[in-house]
Amino acid sequence: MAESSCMSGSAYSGKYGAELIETAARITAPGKGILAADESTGTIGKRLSSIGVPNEEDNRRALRELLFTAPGVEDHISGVILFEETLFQPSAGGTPFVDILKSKGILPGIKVDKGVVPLPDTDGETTTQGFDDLGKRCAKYYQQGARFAKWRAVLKISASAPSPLAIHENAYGLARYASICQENGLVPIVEPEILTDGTHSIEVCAAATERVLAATYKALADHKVLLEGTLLKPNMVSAGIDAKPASTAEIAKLTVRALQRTVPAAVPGVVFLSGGQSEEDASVNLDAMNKLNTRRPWTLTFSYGRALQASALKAWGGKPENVKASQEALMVRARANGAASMGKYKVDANGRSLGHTDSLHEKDYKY
Ligand SMILES: O=P(O)(O)OC[C@H]1O[C@](O)(COP(=O)(O)O)[C@@H](O)[C@@H]1O
Repeated sequence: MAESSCMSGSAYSGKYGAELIETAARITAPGKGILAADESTGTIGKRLSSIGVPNEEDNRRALRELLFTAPGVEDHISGVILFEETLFQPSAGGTPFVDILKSKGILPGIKVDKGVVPLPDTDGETTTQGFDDLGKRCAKYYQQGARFAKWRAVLKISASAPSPLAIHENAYGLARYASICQENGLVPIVEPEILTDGTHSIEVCAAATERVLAATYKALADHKVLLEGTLLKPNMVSAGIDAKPASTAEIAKLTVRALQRTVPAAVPGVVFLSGGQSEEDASVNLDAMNKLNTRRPWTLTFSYGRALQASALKAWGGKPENVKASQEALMVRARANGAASMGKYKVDANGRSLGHTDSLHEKDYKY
């Protein structure tokens, strides 16, 4: 593969450089973003139990199938993050999900972390596990059709957190993961999520986000990760869930400012997590960032789980006769986020457009 000019000077020595850059560009195509459907078996169990559906393989398959086959989903979704079960699973009709996605021009991605474990002697801080056999697993996932990966590091804000230890440990974990992915042809989504739990102000979240991102990019540089072949999946900067909420304008301004201060222009895209915001807030806040009159060298788009799926899940309720209504609910959010990723979401004078304003926050959201 021809070496791209973006790669000269980079220490990345793997064989996938040009492909990684192309994959990242496809994911961040204008007006598109990522559907995060990679809930681990425990997390999807919580989602299914909220609609009274047992956490069984056929039900997980039915939910994922309705999402991936929603008519027109490919107009706004460029990539779907899958849990390992789904990457190797066929639809009810026997077609592998990977083939269904590929036939729509959607790139399959894979969650490769194995959840978090506590860091002893911290205020409940964690590190992410999953390094054993990671290279072998990435090679197998690539073989199966995955072209990007996700690893979620979880940080929190308290009087002593995020601690220097948690910041360091999670930054170097993300960087090591990113390096292993790139050796195996997968674009790493680097996800250092700072939870919204707490009573802190938006300024405190901004400062913590800047510290975490600065450490993350130092670690990625130390690991010689090809930044042009990565994506960042951060939290938006906001006040703690138990504090006075910040305005959309503040969230947009402080989030973009945190990125400007820490994320190199070589990174092609920032794909935000929704982090328990309502579906509508996740769209409105993304839209506001893209409407700011400021320097923005990266694409700002979405990689939402709850904020794309919540109303679709409710509309489905586990009943085959509701599949169409559920797919329509998904498309409402997919269209909204596609528009927001270009700063073209139409909101009213109150900054609102559609319903879907229920908070999706879960306390201390880990696994
Ligand atoms: O806890 P799990 O099962 O790993 O899931 C974490 C979820 O968080 C995400 O990283 C972000 O999801 P949200 O947009 O709902 O915050 C998803 O990709 C993933 O499904």
